[in-house]
Amino acid sequence: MSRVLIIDDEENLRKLIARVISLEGYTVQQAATMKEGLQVMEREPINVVVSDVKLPDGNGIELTAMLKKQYPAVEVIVLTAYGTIQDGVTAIKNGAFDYLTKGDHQEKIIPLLSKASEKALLQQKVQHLEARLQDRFGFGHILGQSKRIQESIALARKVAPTDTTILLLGETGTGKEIFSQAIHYESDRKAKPFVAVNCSAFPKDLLESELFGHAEGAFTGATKAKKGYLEEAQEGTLFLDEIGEMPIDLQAKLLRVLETGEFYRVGESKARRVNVRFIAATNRNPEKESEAGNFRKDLFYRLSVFSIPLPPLRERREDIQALAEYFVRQFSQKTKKPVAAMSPAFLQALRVHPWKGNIRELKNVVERCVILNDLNVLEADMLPYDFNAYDSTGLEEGVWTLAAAEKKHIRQVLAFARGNKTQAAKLLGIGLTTLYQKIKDYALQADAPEARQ
Ligand SMILES: Nc1ncnc2c1ncn2[C@@H]1O[C@H](COP(=O)(O)OP(=O)(O)OP(=O)(O)O)[C@@H](O)[C@H]1O
Repeated sequence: MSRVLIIDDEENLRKLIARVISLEGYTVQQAATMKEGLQVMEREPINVVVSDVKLPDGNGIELTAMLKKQYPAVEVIVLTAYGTIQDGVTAIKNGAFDYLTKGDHQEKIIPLLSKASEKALLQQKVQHLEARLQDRFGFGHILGQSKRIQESIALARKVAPTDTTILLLGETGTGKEIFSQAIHYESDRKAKPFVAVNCSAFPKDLLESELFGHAEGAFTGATKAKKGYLEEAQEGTLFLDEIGEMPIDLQAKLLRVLETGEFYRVGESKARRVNVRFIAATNRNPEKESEAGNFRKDLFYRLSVFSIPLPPLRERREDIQALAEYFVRQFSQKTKKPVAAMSPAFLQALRVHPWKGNIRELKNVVERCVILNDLNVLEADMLPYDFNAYDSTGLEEGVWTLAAAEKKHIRQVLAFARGNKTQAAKLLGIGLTTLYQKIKDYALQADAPEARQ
């Protein structure tokens, strides 16, 4: 049941209305002036306001405009004096749900209030859902404190509320799709559709009809006319992922939509119009692709009016730990396991990994470890083979070489033999002179100060 606020300085009338309304089960608040009314609004979750037009410190018509601006989900009913219909009409223009003339309000107020509160509650629900969508898909859930990602987020936030076409540039798994969603959910188009199309997912001919739609009988199998993704995204946002994979003749048609909003469904000769905001993404270098003739230059220039680079994970290693912690929590919840800690060796291995698949790869690796983990700590040996194949002491160059593995092995054997080189050489199956040579070559003396004769 909704909460109602009555604002009227005529105490008897206000109390009477309050009684009638509360008998119907509504929770009622009262105020004698506009100021008092606004104070109640700040304090209480009101759904419907019933206000007199004439108030000691203002009037209900102006109040309506103020309330609708500040609390768009709240509905307002104004009470007008007999013979002042114009006031009611102006109030409706200002956003009031309806007006009631004093005198005949007794029998009309309850049905009107019931309709207004139904609308207000529905609007409140929509607002709540929109806020949840924004929480789920907005910039808030794009993690990263590094300068690089913060710069990308700042650029995206700035351009989000505009209608500008955006080009997101980044390797696979760097977050191009979640950025495009966040841009949509922080724009005025958030209540309209967000449609994502992966251009590499369709063969050439199919991509055109999927994107632009087709007429009935346009090709074999087109038994019914069909809207394309472009029309599905009407008034919303269309995210074109892997734009670099789009066939060149289709790129020309896309450019036309970008510039004029006009397009043709396959098999139709009548142009149609759409109002769509475009976000494109590619993991290729569009400049190079257009030089090579795989990407139309005019489309490239049109798209790159506002491009946002998304950094690869290996260029923002300082974010790895926080991202990993976030994914551990996420997958622990999903698999109903207690949230595991990450051992220092595990974290170190994550920090030095090349992350060719970027955040998607990190997410998958963490998911796998959380599933495999039976203890409360994630250990380095749970990581896939390529993580443990090299020394994870922070070296990046040359970690894949056989020499790196040999160095690591010798160091471990020396440590096992507590620095006794004769014993270590025996364990390694090599001569003492060879071991000395290798210790020298790999500068192990300095690395392993514990090593002694
Ligand atoms: N900064 C981030 N914070 C949290 N999660 C992220 C972040 N960036 C990416 N992710 C997650 O990583 C995964 C990959 O992101 P996304 O699909 O947006 O990447 P992409 O660049 O579009 O990849 P592709 O080019 O392969 O389509 C998703 O599950 C996404 O939720």
